Amino acid sequence: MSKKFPIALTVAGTDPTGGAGVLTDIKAFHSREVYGMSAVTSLTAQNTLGVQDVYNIPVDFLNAQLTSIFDDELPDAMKSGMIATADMMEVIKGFVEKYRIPYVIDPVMIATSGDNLIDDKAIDYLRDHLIQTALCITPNIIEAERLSGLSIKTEEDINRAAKIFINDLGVQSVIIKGGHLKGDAVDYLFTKEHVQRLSSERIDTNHTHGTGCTFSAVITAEIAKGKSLESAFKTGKNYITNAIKNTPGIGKGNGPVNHFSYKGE
Ligand SMILES: Nc1ncnc2c1ncn2[C@@H]1O[C@H](COP(=O)(O)OP(=O)(O)O)[C@@H](O)[C@H]1O
Ligand SMILES: Cc1ncc(COP(=O)(O)OP(=O)(O)O)c(N)n1
Repeated sequence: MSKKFPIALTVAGTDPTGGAGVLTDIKAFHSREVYGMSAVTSLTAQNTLGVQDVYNIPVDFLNAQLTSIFDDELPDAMKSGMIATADMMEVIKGFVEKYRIPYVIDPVMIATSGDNLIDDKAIDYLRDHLIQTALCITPNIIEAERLSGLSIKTEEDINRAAKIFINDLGVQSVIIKGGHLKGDAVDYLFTKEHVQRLSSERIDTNHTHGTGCTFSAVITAEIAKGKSLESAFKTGKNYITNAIKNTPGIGKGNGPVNHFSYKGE
């Protein structure tokens, strides 16, 4: 039987309260009418107040999960989020290269609460070996600073960081997210050929847990449908703006976003 929906895969950690990681990715895929699959890298004990504990899945078992998926059905696109170690990244890189699957990397490093989610060796591997395999990477300001080695405060700094990503690190395209800067929430897509700038009003809320995961999951879902990166970026931006605006108001801290109400493009 031929499949009736596009398929997107997320390779990421879990958040038992459903705000970040695999669970929010699957909600976003579903909301975009894309069939979701997942391979789990780490189990975290976290909530809207912070990360209480992390258990990394043994690398052989990550390999086993990905083998189960790829032996059975080829996803149309995949994304990754939290990948705690360089060993896990090496396994993921092997699958991306073998199956030549469109791949979006959300280079997750630190949770909103300030807790580290991946180790220093993993950050080096990400910068030197993994980001080159992706169609697009989606760093926030802190991640872009860490990977590019620049301090980023202004639009000019963002342009300089993008040049490092594309010219020096060999990345195909990068979306630098401005959620952590002041003023409007402005995100920038850079490819070798052009820059696309999308801006929205900053929403005054602390309910932004899992925004980066959700944004990159929507982009991955749109890529799985065969949409262009530029179009996927627009949908991701519209979706996350609506999702933050209509927060479900869950938890005592930095709450998650809303997956119910966005039906646009
Ligand atoms: N307060 C906010 N108001 C509007 N958009 C926001 C806000 N915070 C984040 N965003 C948007 O959410 C997405 C994720 O951005 P960001 O918070 O920078 O990433 P991360 O969750 O990885 O730290 C981006 O599109 C960003 O512009
Ligand atoms: C398991 C897991 N993955 C990723 C994150 C970080 O999520 P992100 O959307 O990048 O940002 P915040 O939730 O920190 O705003 C996480 N906390 N847990």
